[in-house]
Amino acid sequence: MAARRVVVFPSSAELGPVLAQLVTSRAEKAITGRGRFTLGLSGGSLVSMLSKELLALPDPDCSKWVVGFCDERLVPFDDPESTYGLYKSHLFSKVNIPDSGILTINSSLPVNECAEDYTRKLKEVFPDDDFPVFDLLLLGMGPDGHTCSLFPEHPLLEETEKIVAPISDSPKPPPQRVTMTLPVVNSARCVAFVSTGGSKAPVLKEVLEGREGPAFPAARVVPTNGELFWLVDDPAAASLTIQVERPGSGAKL
Ligand SMILES: O=C(O)[C@H](O)[C@@H](O)[C@H](O)[C@H](O)COP(=O)(O)O
Repeated sequence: MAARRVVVFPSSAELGPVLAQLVTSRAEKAITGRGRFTLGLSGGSLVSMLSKELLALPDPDCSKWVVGFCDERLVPFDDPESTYGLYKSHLFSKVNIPDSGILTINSSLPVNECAEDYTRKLKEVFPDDDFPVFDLLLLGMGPDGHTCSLFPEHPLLEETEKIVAPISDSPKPPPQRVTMTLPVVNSARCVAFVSTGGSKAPVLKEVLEGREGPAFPAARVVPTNGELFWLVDDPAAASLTIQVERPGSGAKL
């Protein structure tokens, strides 16, 4: 495991451009080395931040990107809760990611079949890997410590074989979702959490500094061979006592 880097910015306005720099630098490295860039996306506030920052780049070229979802809500794509639907309107419709490079769930399937179908799609894209090795996964964390659709004390946290798992009792609505499992998340070359706002301060401290009781799902994200970044703002970092990085503007990760 590479060292975990906790990088703190005054606000999301300063964090955003550095997130875009991280994405483009890992994309460039992946495309140079392997001819494509595999990226896993999450929902929540990341959708608008990432879309805004990527579209602010002078000439984003996403023609060699393959994009999947770290988790997805089982709702039709035109439902406002659909993570794919949000990315489509905010980002995919405005950049040149080929349609064949966007790995969507089939939202018309029942949840178990949907997870199997999405597993097949990932296996096609990563035929040589037991667990898909994404170049970069972008994750969020809920105030309960969940990440992807991996919720505290849920049996899915112990999954060791599946690539994608169905969940039909998500404590956060909508209840039916599919999610990457921890073995996939921890196989990535680089994982970056983006977490902002004061509501995250108590849980961020317990995730990064430890707690009594079972580790939160977000704390179980420890890539085996990959990099791990926590990109946070001052309000989210308010309770931390560990050493953090505070880069100036224009920082490169
Ligand atoms: O599927 C979901 O319900 C959301 O995508 C969720 O998992 C989100 O990623 C976190 O709650 C962090 O969200 P924020 O970054 O908006 O706080």
